[in-house]
Amino acid sequence: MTFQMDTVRTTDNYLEIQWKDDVKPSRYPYFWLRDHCHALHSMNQETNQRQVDTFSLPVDLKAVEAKLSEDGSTVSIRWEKEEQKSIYPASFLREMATTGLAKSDHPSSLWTADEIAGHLPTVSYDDVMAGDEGLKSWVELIDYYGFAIVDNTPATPEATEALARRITYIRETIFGGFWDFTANQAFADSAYSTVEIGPHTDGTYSVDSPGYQMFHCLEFDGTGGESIFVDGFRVAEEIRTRDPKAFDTLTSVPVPAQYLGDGVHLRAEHPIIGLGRDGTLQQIAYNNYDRAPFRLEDDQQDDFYRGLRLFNELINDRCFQLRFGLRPGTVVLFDNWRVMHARDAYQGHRRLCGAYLNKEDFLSKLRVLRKG
Ligand SMILES: C[N+](C)(C)CCCC[C@H](N)C(=O)O
Ligand SMILES: O=C(O)CCC(=O)C(=O)O
Repeated sequence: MTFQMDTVRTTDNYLEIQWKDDVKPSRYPYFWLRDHCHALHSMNQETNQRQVDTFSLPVDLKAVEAKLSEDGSTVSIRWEKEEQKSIYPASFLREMATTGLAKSDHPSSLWTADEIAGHLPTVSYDDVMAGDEGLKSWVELIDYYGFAIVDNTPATPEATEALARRITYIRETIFGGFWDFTANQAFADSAYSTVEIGPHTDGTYSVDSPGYQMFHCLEFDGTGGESIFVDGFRVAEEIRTRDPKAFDTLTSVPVPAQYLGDGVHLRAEHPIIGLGRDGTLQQIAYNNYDRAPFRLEDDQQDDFYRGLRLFNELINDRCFQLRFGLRPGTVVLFDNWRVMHARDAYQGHRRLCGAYLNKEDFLSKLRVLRKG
């Protein structure tokens, strides 16, 4: 969408722009403007990096003239005490018309098992691999629902890894990069066994928990082992509504987690329900197995266990548990900052491969694909 500027004018302290579609004018302080100049002398056009020296600019600098280009696409500014003019694209000025950091632009559909079971967000392997249109469909579904399935994926680690790399590079962790595992006790973690694992997110012991996780079951010859996925944001909103006190506890207590074994001692703290700067849900970080010992004052300790019990009760309530068996050919990629995963105990042989992706890299790809 292009926004047309109607008039521009300089006042004592700011540039004022009247947009054709807006009733009130936008105002830009002069120092901020000069600091964000898009002209060659102030911004590196290849790297999009600032190259004006912010700290040598006169604090009280003033504009003496503002001019709109013929086609209305840019504004040029002439400054007091400076030869060079500054240039600003209309799109940039429109984007910066309001103060405050951009609201998280993540419309999403929170779900209970019944609400999602009948229509799991699904794309085909061939579409994702064929081009950006299929890839964009996949990442948009994950951003909206917190997970998406890729069906008809060749049941090989190679095809699975290629799928992950369609989005971005793979996140290395103590488990390696792309992993392919069975119940072989390869690491000091229950994933490498056949036991039941309750709903959790991975990497609570990591300062930057893996943003996304991919699973592809390559071989299964046994019983049990059904997978479970829970929309942690839906559970969080349930708690926010049902029990504000518990919500306050779960969003404010930094819970330490640790990975002790395999020659490492990883440790990090996260509130179980993490909020962004604008109070929106940002990250669920929950793994009761990896929660490290910590003490709170007695009354706070009681509140914490009370909140934890409510959280645990809801994530284990079948109404929030989407259950299905991972089978060869069906890949699931889910948001590990939102969707918890779990596994029933199983008997027999089960081979799973997959990978972690960083939150920032997935969102970067989403932005790039949206720009087209
Ligand atoms: C790497 N692979 C996904 C196979 C296993 C990772 C184990 C993750 C651990 N249970 C946690 O909650 O962080
Ligand atoms: O085996 C599974 O289905 C998942 C194991 C698990 O929870 C994990 O790898 O984090």
